[in-house]
Amino acid sequence: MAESTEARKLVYLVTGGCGFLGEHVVRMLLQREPRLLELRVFDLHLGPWLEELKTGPVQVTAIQGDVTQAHEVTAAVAGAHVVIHTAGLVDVFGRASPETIYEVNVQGTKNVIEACVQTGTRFLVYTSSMEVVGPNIKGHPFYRGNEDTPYEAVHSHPYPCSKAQAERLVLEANGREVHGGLPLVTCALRPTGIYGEGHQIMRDFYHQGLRLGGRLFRAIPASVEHGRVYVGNVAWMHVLVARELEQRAALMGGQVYFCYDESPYKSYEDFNMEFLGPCGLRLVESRLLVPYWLLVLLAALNALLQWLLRPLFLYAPLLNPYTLAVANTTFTVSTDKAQRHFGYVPLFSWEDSRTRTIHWVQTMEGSAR
Ligand SMILES: NC(=O)c1ccc[n+]([C@@H]2O[C@H](COP(=O)([O-])OP(=O)(O)OC[C@H]3O[C@@H](n4cnc5c(N)ncnc54)[C@H](O)[C@@H]3O)[C@@H](O)[C@H]2O)c1
Ligand SMILES: C[C@@H](CO)CCC[C@@H](C)[C@H]1CC[C@H]2[C@@H]3[C@H](O)C=C4C[C@@H](O)CC[C@]4(C)[C@H]3CC[C@]12C
Repeated sequence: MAESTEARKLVYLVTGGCGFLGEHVVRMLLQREPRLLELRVFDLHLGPWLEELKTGPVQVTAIQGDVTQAHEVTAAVAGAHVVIHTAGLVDVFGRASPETIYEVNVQGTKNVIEACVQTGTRFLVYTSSMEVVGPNIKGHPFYRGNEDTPYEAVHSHPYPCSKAQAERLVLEANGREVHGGLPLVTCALRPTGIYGEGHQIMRDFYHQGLRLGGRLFRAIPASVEHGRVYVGNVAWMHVLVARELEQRAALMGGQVYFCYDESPYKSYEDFNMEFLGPCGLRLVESRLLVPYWLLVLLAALNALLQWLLRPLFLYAPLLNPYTLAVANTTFTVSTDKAQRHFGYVPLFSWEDSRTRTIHWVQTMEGSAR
């Protein structure tokens, strides 16, 4: 006991620590990083669940703050050994303006980098996204590619553009001298579509299915593969990267890693049915009812309605030209770079990930069970 207290000396900061991924990172750090002395959780909106974490051996400091405010970020970063920057505005539905998305994702990341440089924090882990690579606006498939697979990464939507810009800033900052004279070590993790306990879009699909009498209608051909990764494994990768970055700075600094695990390669909808099926929903084959051209038309109509209704209220359905294109373009990864560079092996098997997610859906408010 005395030994483990003595070993506790590190201060970590998790930005966006109350988000879907951020909460899992926070909990994983508390469970799996024995050297942790203090964990700072920085978010625009603090979750009430943080209170229950404050009774353990690690000092959990909740900081309500905004990454777009440089002084708030600097104050939170000062004295931290490692920053895990997961905060971001995840919006592909047109809820926020492009300016706001840039402000949070790009300027917010700049603020985090500058805070590290000014205060002498040496290790920065950035939560990037598969979207910095693709699918691109040309709809080219990325079939089980890795970090070195050539791909034309061209985007027009503000979300992937902002994530790509922020990732570039983080990688370029690797090696910059921080206060005290030592070099900053950075790297970026690129999750594919994350799923698991707390996933808002899974929640939306589930409730939509309940409203439609327990049915969801297939819109995407089963042959289109969409990469998915369990949130617990993404969190575990963050913890491992943060832990190994100091020892393996020369190898890992400035690198990008796709997040992967044993989740099967399936279409977005078939994958969701792995969890929603056991919770009582079924996927109706509707190719004859809704041909693809009609979906394209509906998506365009949704975009038009969003624009027309904006002065009155926010109309932001799941289906729009961008989400349809992402869901309808194969994008899957197959790589072992994280294992080679920092010994990553998924913590949760596919069976565990599936069981945990099903259990979460079943206990959701308004669930069929
Ligand atoms: N969900 C996915 O499938 C997915 C996939 C790849 C990458 N990512 C990335 O992972 C990260 C986390 O995503 P998530 O799905 O958990 O989203 P989320 O919206 O659940 O979490 C983001 C968190 O950031 C916080 N935040 C937003 N703006 C902020 C600001 N100005 N200042 C401080 N905090 C702010 C939010 O309050 C929220 O708690 C993001 O950077 C996202 O781009 C997500
Ligand atoms: C056409 C609809 C019929 O059912 C299905 C629409 C599904 C879309 C809403 C989602 C399909 C793919 C998702 C994205 C993907 O998983 C990866 C992402 C990267 C991440 O950084 C942010 C979230 C997202 C863009 C994710 C958003 C929702 C989808 C577009």
